[in-house]
Amino acid sequence: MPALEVEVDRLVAGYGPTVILEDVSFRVAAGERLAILGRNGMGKTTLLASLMGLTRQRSGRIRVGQDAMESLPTSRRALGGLGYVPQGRDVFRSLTVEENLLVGLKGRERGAVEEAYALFPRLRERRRNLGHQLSGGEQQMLATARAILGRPGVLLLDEPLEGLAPIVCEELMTAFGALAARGDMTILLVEQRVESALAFADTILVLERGRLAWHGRAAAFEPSLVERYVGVGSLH
Ligand SMILES: Nc1ncnc2c1ncn2[C@@H]1O[C@H](COP(=O)(O)OP(=O)(O)OP(=O)(O)O)[C@@H](O)[C@H]1O
Repeated sequence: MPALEVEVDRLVAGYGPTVILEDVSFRVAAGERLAILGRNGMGKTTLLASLMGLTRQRSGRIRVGQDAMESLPTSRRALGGLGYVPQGRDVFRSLTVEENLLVGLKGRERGAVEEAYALFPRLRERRRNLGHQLSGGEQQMLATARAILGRPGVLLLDEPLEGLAPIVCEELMTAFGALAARGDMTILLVEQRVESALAFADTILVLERGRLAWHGRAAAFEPSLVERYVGVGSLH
């Protein structure tokens, strides 16, 4: 699948009776790298979950490529090109690395797992290990690799660096950069590590209390904006 454009128009969504996202609108071009920033609890995870159909949507539209997604169930959104790596690295703990990857193939031939090993050579070394035997960084690699084997046109990454050592973060960001450089995926990255997010992204979107507070080129996201929207000291 080629990289797909994403358009969100006046999205209102939340959980049960609670509205979290209010009137959020933005567009991400096909192949663009967007980082979604904001302090804790501002709605970043809720936004990615809403794109996947995992929240209660009240109103608004979500278009991915040519397809209107807002009334489709999660499984259809995945088939329509959305790949999701949720916060907390959802790997199958009692399956091996290779078995986890096979689950991600969605009907592609078995040899396609080589794509995952090319991107994350560490996973090849660990192919016979069980999910629960992996480090946090390796679990993140596995969760990401499993998602990309389904060849999504849009990849949603929710705080992939959370809790990882700096050297592992660097390794992951390098792999995400290589993925983006292939040009066959639009990437939406939620990340608290602002420096990594800014180095990766073409554009930045900031959420504040469920509303879009800033959206523009990463190069224009000055330190004063980082302080204002993400917190003093986030760049260190
Ligand atoms: N399942 C849920 N049911 C009810 N409220 C929820 C649920 N998940 C999150 N919330 C609330 O929605 C708001 C936004 O949370 P969300 O996780 O989207 O923020 P976030 O910006 O991703 O923050 P973080 O960086 O802490 O993950 C918070 O007030 C949170 O308490």
